[in-house]
Amino acid sequence: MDLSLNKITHRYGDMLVLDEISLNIPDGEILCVIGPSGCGKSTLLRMIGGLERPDQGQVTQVGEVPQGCLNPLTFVFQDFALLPWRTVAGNISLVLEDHGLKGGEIDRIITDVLVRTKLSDFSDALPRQLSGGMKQRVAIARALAVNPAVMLLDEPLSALDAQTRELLMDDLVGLWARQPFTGVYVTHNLAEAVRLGHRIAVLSRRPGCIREVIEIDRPLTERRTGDPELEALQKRLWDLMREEALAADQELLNV
Ligand SMILES: Nc1ncnc2c1ncn2[C@@H]1O[C@H](COP(=O)(O)OP(=O)(O)OP(=O)(O)O)[C@@H](O)[C@H]1O
Repeated sequence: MDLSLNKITHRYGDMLVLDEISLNIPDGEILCVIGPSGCGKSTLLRMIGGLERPDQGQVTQVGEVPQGCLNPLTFVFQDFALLPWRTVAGNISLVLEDHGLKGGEIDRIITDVLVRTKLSDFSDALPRQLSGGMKQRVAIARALAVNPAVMLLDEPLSALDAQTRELLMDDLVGLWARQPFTGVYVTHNLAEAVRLGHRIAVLSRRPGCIREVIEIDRPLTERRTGDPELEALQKRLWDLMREEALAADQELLNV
């Protein structure tokens, strides 16, 4: 399913947050969204996911959802959002129960997503027994369980240490390579953007508008951390953002 954003504009009170954001996200592509603090990245994601309505503009879903899709759009958040009293399988099961699925079908889906996220041995573990990286893999497994058309990821790796982030990036690429999904991935981390984005939308300081959309030709599976080409691109992104990022941080300090 493709997503099309047409002139998304939004205010909170008097504050213009998003200003005429237009983007196309083709089926099977990951779009990374970067921009200075407070420029409206998470707000944009919530609009795409239908959690909020823009004052002006539309988000349009074009095309069919995948077979067996229970939820066209699903979120993965930074803080994992797992129920602490439910096991790994129980957390995943919850979203399936919500859709009225029954025992056998639920078990089949849980087994499949646990294999895909390398969590099969942790089915009965409670969240408190898991590392941060594993918790986020559970949250990703839960998102995959509904077989979404689009995954909306809001800084999914930012609570994790550098090594775990590397591993999770590999996992996300592996998941995408096995079964390409459409994704919108909000991040502050430029290394994640150049590793995971087919395209990268660079937003301006608030009110967020599109400064540039950069396409990366190299297939996701052929990207490695430390690759000179990707590092050069990362530098280009930082040069584009640097002044506005510093100004936005200064503004937050002055609040
Ligand atoms: N529900 C809300 N009501 C009022 N203001 C809001 C609301 N949600 C966000 N904002 C404000 O809108 C602006 C954009 O917020 P948003 O979280 O979308 O930015 P962001 O780019 O994701 O920020 P960050 O990079 O710091 O995570 C901020 O000034 C924020 O304080």
